[in-house]
Amino acid sequence: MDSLLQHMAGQTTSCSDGASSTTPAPATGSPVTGQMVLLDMFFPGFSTFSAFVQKNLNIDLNLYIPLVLICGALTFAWQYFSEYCWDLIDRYMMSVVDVRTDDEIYNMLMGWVAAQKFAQGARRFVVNTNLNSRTWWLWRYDYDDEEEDGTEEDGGGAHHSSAKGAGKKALAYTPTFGSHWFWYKGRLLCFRRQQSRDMAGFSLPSEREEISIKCFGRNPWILKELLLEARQVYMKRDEAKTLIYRGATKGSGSEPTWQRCMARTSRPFSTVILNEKVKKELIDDVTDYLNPATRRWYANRGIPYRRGYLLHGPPGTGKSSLSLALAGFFKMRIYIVSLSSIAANEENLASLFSELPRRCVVLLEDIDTAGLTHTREDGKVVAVDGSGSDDMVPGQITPGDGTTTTPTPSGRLSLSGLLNILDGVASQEGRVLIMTTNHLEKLDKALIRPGRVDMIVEFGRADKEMTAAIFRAIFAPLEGDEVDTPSDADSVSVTTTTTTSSASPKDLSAAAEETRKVNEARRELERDEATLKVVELADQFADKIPAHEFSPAEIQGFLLKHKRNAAAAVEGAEQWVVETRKEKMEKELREARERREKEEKEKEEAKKKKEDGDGDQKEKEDDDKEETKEKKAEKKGKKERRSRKHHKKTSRRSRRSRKNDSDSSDDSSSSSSSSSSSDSESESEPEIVKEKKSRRKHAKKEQNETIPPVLVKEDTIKVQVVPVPVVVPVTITPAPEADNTDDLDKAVVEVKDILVPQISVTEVKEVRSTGSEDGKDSGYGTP
Ligand SMILES: Nc1ncnc2c1ncn2[C@@H]1O[C@H](COP(=O)(O)OP(=O)(O)OP(=O)(O)O)[C@@H](O)[C@H]1O
Repeated sequence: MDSLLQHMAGQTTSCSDGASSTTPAPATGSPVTGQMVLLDMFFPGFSTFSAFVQKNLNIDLNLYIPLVLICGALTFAWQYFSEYCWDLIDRYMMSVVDVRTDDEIYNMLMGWVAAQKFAQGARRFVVNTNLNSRTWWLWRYDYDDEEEDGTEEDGGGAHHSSAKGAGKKALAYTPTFGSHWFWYKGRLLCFRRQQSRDMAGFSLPSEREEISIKCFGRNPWILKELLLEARQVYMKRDEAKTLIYRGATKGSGSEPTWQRCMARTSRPFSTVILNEKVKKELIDDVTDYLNPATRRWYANRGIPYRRGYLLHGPPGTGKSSLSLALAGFFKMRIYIVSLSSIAANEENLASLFSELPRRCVVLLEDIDTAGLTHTREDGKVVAVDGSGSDDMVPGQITPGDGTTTTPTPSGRLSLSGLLNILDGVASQEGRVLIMTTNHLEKLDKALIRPGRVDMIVEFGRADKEMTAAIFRAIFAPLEGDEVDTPSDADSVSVTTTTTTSSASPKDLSAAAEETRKVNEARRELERDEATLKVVELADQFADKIPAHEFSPAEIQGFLLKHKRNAAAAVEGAEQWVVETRKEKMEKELREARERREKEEKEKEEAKKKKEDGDGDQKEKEDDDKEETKEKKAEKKGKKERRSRKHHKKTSRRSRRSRKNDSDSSDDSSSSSSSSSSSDSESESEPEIVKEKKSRRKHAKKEQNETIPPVLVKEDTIKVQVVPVPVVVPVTITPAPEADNTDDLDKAVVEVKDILVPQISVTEVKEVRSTGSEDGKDSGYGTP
């Protein structure tokens, strides 16, 4: 090494002597050491700096080089040693909890952390308007929070609200990547946030993070306590809300999971308008079912602890609303799956059901969806291709034979599959199952048998009472409503006069209290008056709306347009009825037309396919055969005719020779013979025609058998008006350029007074009366 340095020093010296020196010689003329060259290599300019220091401060830095090196080595060793020691402590003397970012606990913990002082005081931090996990199935946008943030106390909650006022999103601050120490219940804990390198290529940067909390000691109880507290705080936020989860798949081909989609303020049960007796029965039934004693009762008797309800009725009659209100009433989460969604196949549904918590409401929407509507009767096994069953309905893909448990080939849900999921081992006991349908009649009896469905609740279109109740629910003044009444102005003047006239603070407060009471009483009186008025208007409104024709949702929709003016709603009711009927009619016609067009298209496509297929070739062969047959028959006919003619001629000749016959009789005989010849023709040809006809008939019959024309009650029938030739009176006048008035080759033809029948009926709808429940007609007739 020394020789190398010496050599390098020598080289440099020689270079410095020469003209092309790369390293300038120190200005002081001190000897350039080997160390100096080496140092210059690692720290360019060191020699210049050292020469400068020596010249101005008279310190030879070369003397300190070993010391600097020793310090550097020590620092490096300490770093290594401390890291090693810290690693040992971390591994053997600390407890750690890792929090997964794709689990709801992430949302809970981050909410808690954001509310802590160490997070709010952090010098380097992350700011969010939504603390929830970036993983999409955990992501939720808190609309409710947006409203509440404006009223939240500043800095107190999880969200540090920097701007007050409704609609402003609060900002939440959380510590940035790194370790952050904080005290919790007298213990020192470390919150660690770091970027994950595992999923670098697959996920968004915002999704790539790892969270952990550490504490000293081998007992992690303090961490568990912290997590429980975080969960409690998180749940408390949702206490007055109904948590809605929806079944969803995380991505293509991955496992389905329950995604929290909303936390709605619980809907009071009273706001769902339904027969009070039915409502009470339902609440009593669920209350009894959720009683712990009932659970034991079921367990002791070996009966599966489950309860099912079926809500059926037309769309917009309150089935979903009742389910949500029920969940809110019993403070249960609601898990919703729509069976009409594409993802609702057997495998996914089974997986979702196995993930259900013990106490919850499961809402299966649209239970009448395709694939579940066939009747599963004993001995009736339906082929998978759908052939040979009268029970198949259009759109049904998965017939199921009542024994299958494997996913159907099409990936859709089969009835047997659903039954297995509802009753199977994976099905959680203790849940309240609610199924909704628009078509009770389409459901299989097996699906709604007792044990699976213990109570059936029917929802109907609004009758008079219901209409009035909806009206009252919308317009009746409620506690907390902002009502602009003249009493507000009055109350201010009362207070003002009282305050100016009173002398002592005691009197002042007493007067203020009195005023408040007076105002309160007045407001209550006004509210009562307003309520009475609303009741009156509700009756008037209900009189104008035909019973059992409109769903509560439709009526509610109309009333919401006039939500600040009840009288206007009553006034516009009749007009609305007419318009809605018209709209409905048009919609129905449009839908029927679309359906028909679709069916025709499908038929045409099927026909084309048939023609293109193998059958086409066969048909061709048949046709060829037929043609040759026809030709043969024709030839045969001609031969026969010829022989007959020949026979006729000879007989005529013989008759003439006998002079027995006149020309007329000859004619008649000829005519008779011609008729007989035509007869023979009609005898020979009909054979083929007959065969053709019968074949065509057969084909038609076959076609009809494969697609039976099934008419359902609400179907539309197409009536075709066949154009008929009409004899029309015309005036024919010669054209002006014509030379001859009789020359009608160039003529003007004028059609006069022709009445063309204008028939434009394309649909005939089955006539149904819209009678009221008591059998009387509502008076509005058929739309
Ligand atoms: N019986 C009812 N009482 C109170 N509100 C009702 C009632 N029926 C319908 N509504 C109102 O109409 C709207 C739609 O109701 P909802 O979704 O519950 O109907 P649905 O029967 O579940 O419809 P669908 O069969 O299409 O799912 C809601 O906003 C709800 O407030």
